[in-house]
Amino acid sequence: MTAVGNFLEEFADDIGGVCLFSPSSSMYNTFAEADAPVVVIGTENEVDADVFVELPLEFRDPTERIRFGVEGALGQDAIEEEMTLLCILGSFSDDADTVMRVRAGAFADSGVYDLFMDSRPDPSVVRDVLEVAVELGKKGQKGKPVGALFVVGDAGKVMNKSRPLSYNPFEKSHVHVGDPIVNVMLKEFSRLDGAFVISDSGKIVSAYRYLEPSAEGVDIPKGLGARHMAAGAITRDTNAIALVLSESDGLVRAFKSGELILELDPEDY
Ligand SMILES: Nc1ncnc2c1ncn2[C@@H]1O[C@H](COP(=O)(O)OP(=O)(O)OP(=O)(O)O)[C@@H](O)[C@H]1O
Ligand SMILES: [Mn+2]
Repeated sequence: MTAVGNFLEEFADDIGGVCLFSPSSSMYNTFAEADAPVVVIGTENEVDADVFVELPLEFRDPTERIRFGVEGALGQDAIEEEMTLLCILGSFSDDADTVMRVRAGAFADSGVYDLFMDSRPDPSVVRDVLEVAVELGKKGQKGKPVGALFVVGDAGKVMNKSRPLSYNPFEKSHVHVGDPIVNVMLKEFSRLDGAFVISDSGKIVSAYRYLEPSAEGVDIPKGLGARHMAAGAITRDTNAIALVLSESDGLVRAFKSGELILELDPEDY
């Protein structure tokens, strides 16, 4: 099978670095002596690798895992943007079964890594809220496009900088994002105005909040309206992050420290 051998040789010809996703120790040892940088990426550093990027969660989608891991590795200066990387991972099981070639620079500065790892709320809470926003964006509400605003983390301060538009259906309840019933509730209540407020640990604190942060110094792209402005501003005024589903263009955006750091189309997610 020289054709296969030749193909693989060419495939790996210009590789500048290797990313091993949750490798076995024998896999890691095989690469440890390589003359290119080797980065181990996973939820835990089980092989005691020198260069390790932590994933906040085990992304099931291999492309998401790679995007996140490579961006984290760039952030640690373990690799460089010009490098072509060989990524080895298990897509169908824990065993390595997938090899991908990616250009590191393709993942620079998307903001996803920072959004999860260096934010106040728990990474799994951010993921769960992002999933709700993406699902709402895909399906809409009874087929119609719907908008929604989720403010996650630093809930006490967020409550102080907002007021109720209606009675709070989550008053005295102890429900968390990620509970299946809660996703249904969030989707249902997103038909009405205002923002959801969610705590660092994922407790739904309130629905229907009208945010009144100071908008001073907030610089969000022109053309976005009041919902996006309020989202950006609350993340400058508090340590919360905000996730917005736009009713008008269908995109999901994340804001942190008053800035837009992530923009994705639910249809591609
Ligand atoms: N300060 C605020 N706090 C909470 N919700 C707000 C605030 N401002 C606007 N909204 C919500 O956003 C909705 C849409 O407002 P607007 O069209 O101005 O925002 P937008 O940024 O253009 O969002 P979209 O892209 O979804 O239209 C309002 O009906 C309201 O529910
Ligand atoms: Mn609008």
